[in-house]
Amino acid sequence: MQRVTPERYWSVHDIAATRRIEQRAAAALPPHALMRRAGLAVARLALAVAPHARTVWVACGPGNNGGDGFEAALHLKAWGKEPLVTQVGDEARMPLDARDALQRARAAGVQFAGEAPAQCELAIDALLGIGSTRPPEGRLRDLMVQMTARARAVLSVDVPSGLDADTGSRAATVLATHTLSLLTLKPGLFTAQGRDACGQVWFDDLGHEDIEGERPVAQLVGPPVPWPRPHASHKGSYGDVAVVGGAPGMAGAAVLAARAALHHGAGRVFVGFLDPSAPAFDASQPDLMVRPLDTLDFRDMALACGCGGGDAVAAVLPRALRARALVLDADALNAIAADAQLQAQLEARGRRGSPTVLTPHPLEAARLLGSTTACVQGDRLVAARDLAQRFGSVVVLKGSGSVIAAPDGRTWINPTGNARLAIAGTGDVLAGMIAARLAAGEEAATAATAAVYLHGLAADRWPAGRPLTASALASA
Ligand SMILES: NC(=O)C1=CN([C@@H]2O[C@H](COP(=O)(O)OP(=O)(O)OC[C@H]3O[C@@H](n4cnc5c(N)ncnc54)[C@H](O)[C@@H]3O)[C@@H](O)[C@H]2O)[C@@H](O)CC1
Ligand SMILES: Nc1ncnc2c1ncn2[C@@H]1O[C@H](COP(=O)(O)OP(=O)(O)O)[C@@H](O)[C@H]1O
Ligand SMILES: [K+]
Repeated sequence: MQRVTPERYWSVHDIAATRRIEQRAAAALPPHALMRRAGLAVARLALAVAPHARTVWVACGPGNNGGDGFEAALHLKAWGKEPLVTQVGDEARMPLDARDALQRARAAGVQFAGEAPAQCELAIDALLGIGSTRPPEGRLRDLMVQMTARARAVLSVDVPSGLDADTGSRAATVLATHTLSLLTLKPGLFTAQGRDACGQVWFDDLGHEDIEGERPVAQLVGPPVPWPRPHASHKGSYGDVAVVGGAPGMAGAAVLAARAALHHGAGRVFVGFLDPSAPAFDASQPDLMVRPLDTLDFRDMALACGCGGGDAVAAVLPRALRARALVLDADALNAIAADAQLQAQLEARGRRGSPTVLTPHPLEAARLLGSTTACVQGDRLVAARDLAQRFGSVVVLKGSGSVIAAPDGRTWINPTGNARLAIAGTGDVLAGMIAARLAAGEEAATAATAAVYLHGLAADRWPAGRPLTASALASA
């Protein structure tokens, strides 16, 4: 069993692949052995999470997720705890593995109760796993609510009940403090509502390491390879970044992106403001070179375009789309969403293979897809992939568990970052960081995954007593 941390890359498999892996794993073992291993792993983690708990409430649902719960209960009983099992569902309709586990728990003298205890130190949530197909209602839903309210710690088996393991979307879900994912890690644990529902994620492969032949649906991003900066290098070795944005009233957005590019190691950073009355000089960051827009030649540059771009950015986009490398953010994306000709130009850029990264938040993604924010958030992996394929670009769909998709289908989910980033300007900082990496010649997907990871990590490591602002983040 391993604790899932952002210190390495992890493979993530969807429900369909997990089912196939489960079938192969079960077929290679004696009957019921896989579920017994699952229950033992759950019981071990329960003991580690709440070593001093006497009563452990185990809420078991109608399927095999419930079976894992019965197995866990019988181990806890054998180890001197007092597991109290609440069972939902008709025994006669249970899958065979789960029915076997229920009978074993009864035979071991585990106590069953119709109601949840008023209070408990630890609850094991074995109500629904990857078979959760519809919004929970009635007794099932009541137990989910009680679990979150009455237990000091909640350990969810495989998936917090109610969460869609593929998408991380949900109507209602248990809010766990720990989740033990079995056989595979599932994408929904790490994006959309998943991160709030899961708490700390753990992984156990149940002794089945043979998952070859099942392509992961995504990778959780791990630490980037450190950037070499040889002694025999000069500013030209790290490339030029230009930032175009800062329409009237939004100059700060362009400055944030430019400062972030500078602090992320770009050789030289230029700023072209869309507001003609913007200052010609950033006194607190004199390293930035502010230039009239029409004097900047983007063809040898990595351009971050759109930060605070307003409506004015549309006029620059035909020229911007010829940049050597390009990050399109915010209003640049909105302008493209509203203009079929710009869309065609972006698609052509993708066909030429010019490095391009789009960094939409969910509403910007919805505009580009002609859909709704709810639809994008309902399946973030699919939305990011659709955009990547359509525009031949790397796409960073921002928000909790940012999804990064490349046009060739490679997909990542970022495990770093937190809601302290939910403030104006942090997206501009990200765009500048990606542009700095593109300027140095990094491949677009590598640049995007590395920047997203480091941007989130900076927020995770931010001192508790220090306010996180976008400008502080830009120079972190
Ligand atoms: N078969 C095995 O050997 C193993 C199974 N495993 C466990 O099995 C789980 C998957 O088991 P299942 O496929 O049985 O699926 P679940 O146990 O997640 O639930 C499926 C059952 O719940 C019902 N259900 C779904 N949504 C509902 C709702 N909203 N309200 C009421 N009932 C609802 C379904 O009709 C079905 O009866 C995994 O998540 C994992 O915990 C693991 O133990 C690995 C081994
Ligand atoms: N709750 C959250 N958890 C993790 N990251 C978040 C969260 N909210 C926002 N972020 C990150 O903060 C940044 C915000 O970007 P964006 O919405 O474009 O803001 P702005 O345009 O004001 O800069 C993105 O990188 C996003 O992924
Ligand atoms: K569960």
